[in-house]
Amino acid sequence: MTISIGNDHAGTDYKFAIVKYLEEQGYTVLNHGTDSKDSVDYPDFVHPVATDVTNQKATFGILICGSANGVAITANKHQGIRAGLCWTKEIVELIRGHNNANILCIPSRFTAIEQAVEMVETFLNTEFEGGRHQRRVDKIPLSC
Ligand SMILES: O=C(CO)[C@H](O)[C@H](O)[C@H](O)COP(=O)(O)O
Repeated sequence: MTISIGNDHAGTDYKFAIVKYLEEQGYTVLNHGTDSKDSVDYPDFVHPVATDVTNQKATFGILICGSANGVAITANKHQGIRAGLCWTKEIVELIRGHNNANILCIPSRFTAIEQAVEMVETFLNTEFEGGRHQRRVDKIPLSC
């Protein structure tokens, strides 16, 4: 399974810890950067990840910035993307189980790095529940 990952300067350390975990678990990782801590603009690192997921080049995406709001707002502009902002394992279980999220957004300035890796593990190991939730997810697309 391929995972696409991107981050701004606030998420670089977290990205490297997550990539290390993913590669240890045998995932193929598409790292779109940034790999430095120099100030950058998060949309530049979100669009490639969202495009990978939309084009099925990656099964899931992971995005990290300071609050995760910027990356989530940007990713959800892409058709077919369901990006969830999570700061606890329980919320991660819900965005996968209820919302069939395909991108996990992590707030680096509001979570511990170990917690971030645990959220990634939960994200990748929680199945979508379907049923009533599928009916709701099907109503999300706004044709405009
Ligand atoms: O988009 C954001 C705010 O919701 C992210 O948290 C960014 O990482 C943050 O805005 C970056 O702030 P900085 O002062 O330029 O480091």
